[in-house]
Formats: sequence, C-alpha cells, structure tokens
Amino acid sequence: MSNWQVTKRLLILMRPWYGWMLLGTLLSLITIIANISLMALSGWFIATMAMAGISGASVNYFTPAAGIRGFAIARTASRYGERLVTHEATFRLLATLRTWFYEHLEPLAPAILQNYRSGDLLSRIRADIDALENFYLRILAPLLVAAITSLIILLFLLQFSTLLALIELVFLMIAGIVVPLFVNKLAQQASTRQIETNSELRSAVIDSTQGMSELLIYGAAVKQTERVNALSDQLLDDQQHLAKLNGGSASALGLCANLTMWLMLIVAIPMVTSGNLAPANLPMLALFALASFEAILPLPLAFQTLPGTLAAARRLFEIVDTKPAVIEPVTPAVMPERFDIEIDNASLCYPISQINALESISLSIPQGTHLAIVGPSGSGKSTLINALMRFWPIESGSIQLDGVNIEQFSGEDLRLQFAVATQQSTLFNSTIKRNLLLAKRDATDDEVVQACKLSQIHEFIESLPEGYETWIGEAGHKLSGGQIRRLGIARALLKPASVLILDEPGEGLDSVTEQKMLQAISENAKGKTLILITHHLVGLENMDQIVQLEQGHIVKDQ
Ligand SMILES: Nc1ncnc2c1ncn2[C@@H]1O[C@H](COP(=O)(O)OP(=O)(O)OP(=O)(O)O)[C@@H](O)[C@H]1O
Repeated sequence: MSNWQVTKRLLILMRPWYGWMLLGTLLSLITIIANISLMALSGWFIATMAMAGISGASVNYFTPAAGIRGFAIARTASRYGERLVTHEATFRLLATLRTWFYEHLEPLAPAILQNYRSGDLLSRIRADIDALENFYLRILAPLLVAAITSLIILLFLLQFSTLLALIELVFLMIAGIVVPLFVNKLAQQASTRQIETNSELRSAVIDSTQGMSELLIYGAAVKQTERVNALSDQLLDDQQHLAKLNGGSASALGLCANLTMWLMLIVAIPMVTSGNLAPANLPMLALFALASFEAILPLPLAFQTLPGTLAAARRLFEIVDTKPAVIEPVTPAVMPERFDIEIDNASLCYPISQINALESISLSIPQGTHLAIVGPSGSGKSTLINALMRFWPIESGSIQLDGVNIEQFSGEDLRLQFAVATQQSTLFNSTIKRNLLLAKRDATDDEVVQACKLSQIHEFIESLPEGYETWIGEAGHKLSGGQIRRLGIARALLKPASVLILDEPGEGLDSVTEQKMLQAISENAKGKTLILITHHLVGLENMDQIVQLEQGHIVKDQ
C-alpha cells in the first residue's frame, strides 16, 4: 500500500471528527497569528514610543496598547482552546479507531489470529493506534497551520517590499520544506523500525514473564534476557537517532529564523535611511521575522514522525484487510427451534499445518443425543467441535442444523447455542462467581451452586475463606489446573444452551468420581444434546452413541 493510499484511508477514517479537527486547527492558527502580531506590534510600539519621547511628538498609544493586550489575550485564550479541542478530537479519534480495529479483529478469531503473537496484537491495539494520534496532532494540523500562516506572512511583507517577502519566502522554504524533507529521509528507517522493534520487544517481554518458570528450568533465561536487551538497545539507538535529528532540525530552524531577521535588517536599514520605510517599522519587521518561524517549528518533527505513523497505520490496515476464515452471511438465517445436527461428508484441512484433521466425516446427532467422541490424541476430536461452532470453515461437505447449512447462521447466534468446556478453559482475573456468571448473567445462587456441585468443585469453593467471592487472579493462577478445568465445566453447565460439549471433563479425577460426575451431568442434561470428548472409556455406558475417531476418520459409530 503506497504512502498516499495509507494517508487517504486515514483521512477517510477520521471523517466523523473533521469538525473537531478543523476547529482545533483554526484555534492553533489564531494562536500563532496572535503571537506573531503581538511580537511585531510590540516592536513597532516600543520604537514609536521611544522616538516620540526623543522628539517630543504626541502619539496615540491607546490603540496599539489595546492591540497588544488584545493579541496577548487572544493568544492565551486560543492556545487554551486549541489544547482542549485538539485533545478532544484526538481522544475521540483514538476511541473510534480502537472500536473500528476491534470490530475487524473479532471475526478473525481464532483461525487467523493464531498466526499472530499476542504481544504483537497487543502492540497493534495499543501502541499502533496511539501512534495514529500523531497523524492529526503532529502532522496534519501543523502542516495546515504552517501553509496558511506562511501565506499571510508573505502577503504582509509584500506591503513593505518584494525583496523582504522574497527573503522570508526563501528561508521559510528552507525551514519548512528542505529541512523537514531532509529529516524525513534520515528518519525513515529508524522511525519505521521503531514501531516494529517496539512490538517485538513487547512480545519478547510477554514471553519472558509468561514463560519465566520454563526459561529458568531449561536454563534459557540468560539467552532470553540477551534477546530482550538486544531489542531494547535497538529501540534506544533508533530513539537516540531520532532525538538527535530533532535537536539538529530545531537548531537549523533557529538559524533560519535568525538569518532571516539579519538579512531583513540589512535590506530594511537602507530603506529607512532613504525614507522608504518608517523607522518604527524596522524593529517591527525584525521581531516579525523571528516570530514568523513559530508556525514552521513543528514541521521537521511532523516529517520525522510521518514514516512511523504510516508504518503503524499499515500494520493496522493489514489486519483490517485480512479476510476472515469464516465468512458471515449477509442475511443470517433465523436459528431453528430444533437442534438436530447432520454432518455430511465434512472434511477440514488446517491451512498452516496442511493437516487433514477431518476427512469425509458423516454423523447424525439428533437433538437430545448423548454422544461420546473417543479417539487418540490428534485424531480430530477438537477439530470436529471447531467445525460445528464454525470457528474453522470445512473444506467440503456440509454441517446442517435442522436441515439448514450452518454457514447460513450468524456465528454469534450459532455459538450462543453451544456451551463448551475445553481442555484449557480461560478464566478471568475476577472472582469465582463472576467467572461463572459469564455463562448466564442472571443465574441465581442456587443455579451456580448446582453447576459447581455437578462439576465436583463446590466443596473446594466452600472451603475457601471467601467462597464464591474468592479472587482467582490472572488466568486463575491461584487455582490448580484441575480446579480451573472443573470451573470451566461448571460454567458450561450454567449456560442455557442447546448443546453441551465437554472436552476431557474427567481429567484429573479418580475413575469413581469421574463416573459419578459424568452420570450426574448426563442426568442433568436430559433433553439437551451432550457431546463428550474423551480418551478414557469411563462413563460411556450412559451415552446413546459412541463415535471413534482416528486420524480424522470415523472408524466406529455405535
Ligand atoms: N489450529 C490448528 N492449526 C493447525 N493444525 C491444527 C490446529 N489444531 C489442531 N491441528 C492439527 O489437527 C490435528 C487434529 O487435532 P485435534 O486438536 O482436533 O486433535 P484431538 O483429537 O482433539 O487431540 P487431543 O485429544 O490431544 O486434544 C492434529 O494433528 C493437530 O496437529
């Protein structure tokens, strides 16, 4: 995507906030013009008063003094307003961008997102979107203000002399175009790389903290530290390079402003002696020349930030433009009353591993069936569930619900009908109760307790000092793996769904407790479809149907 295309897409995205952005730019323009006018008028006023004092002439000092006060007040008020409005515009913009990005990210889960590292995604959601604030605040607004102010400055100087306007024009062009373009060229690599390095560093730090125990056990902590240090050094080098460029360009602009002032004086002094310029205009022009560069000052930084900002935008558009693995129907079908599942000749191949995880699977699961899917590890049991819930698209064949292909339902509606306890249930950093209520917000305490009793976790919860209100930490790290799994099962049991899917629910339990639990769950799920995925052959006597999978094929259906 070319820089221009990225810029155009950013401008289109920002359309809802054009009003705020324009107002902010206008206030910034007023601030700068008020400041230049204040400096110029002050120079003129001081010189006029000094000369009046020497010559004894009477001067109307009320009007210029009022002008000075007016400009000073305008400068302060508009600066305040500008900060308020530009920040409001930026925050609104960032909020919109975050929602926009998340809306595009969601349909990519889990099939496409598994190609990205979580640290990288986090960087895109946070740092890259934050970097886009530069686009308006540091690039668009300063460019517009600089262009309009330069025009006004040149028109003003033309009133006095073409040569003076020409001097200003040359130096404005050096400071506003040559220096920024030069900075842009020198900053290109570091500014772009900074975005990538930042993301890699974030991923490496997340890996280091999440995998700290493994790194220590396998003696890889030093190597990982070296990697984090190398990335950190790279980031520092780039930031240092950019800081030096920033300092260098600020000095170059200072030099331009001072040279303009001196050259103007050199040209204007003979004009005063020849009577072509009023003496009081000399200090006015000198201060005017100095102040006029204020509008140009942010431009080198704007051009320095531009490559990084466009790189961040590109990273966001890359995700946004990715086609989801599963395409949502334009007009989703209404979910049927009955939930008879019919899988007909379905095959699924994971694109990354190129593994045919399911091959020509045909299976009928009428509503209310209690089905066990057994098979060795890697035989395709979880894949079958992924296909049922449309997390992954099947390559050929069909899966129907009450005679309607599941591709015609919205993914969200479809998944509402499934309650799933996977092998790695994700728990959130909250209380036990809140984690359970995720499945049914308005569940009564009795319902919560009943689900926990069924999944054999109630007694443990009751033994905790704070019971169901116990805070379980990030990803439930205050609980054992088995306890997390039991809570996952309780949560699935609580969800009012048509199909209950339990993946290895007995893992970690002795076979007597496992059998007891499966029997209780099975009785509780009467009338509901229950799919039990397991390696163990425990508790299968309660099942209506048992399907055995091997290398993606059904080898037995009884
Ligand atoms: N997201 C994925 N991307 C690529 N390949 C995958 C993915 N998930 C599973 N596979 C592959 O598909 C095959 C079937 O995996 P699946 O998870 O369905 O097996 P399973 O029977 O559920 O195994 P287990 O009992 O160990 O959970 C495996 O060979 C696995 O490597």
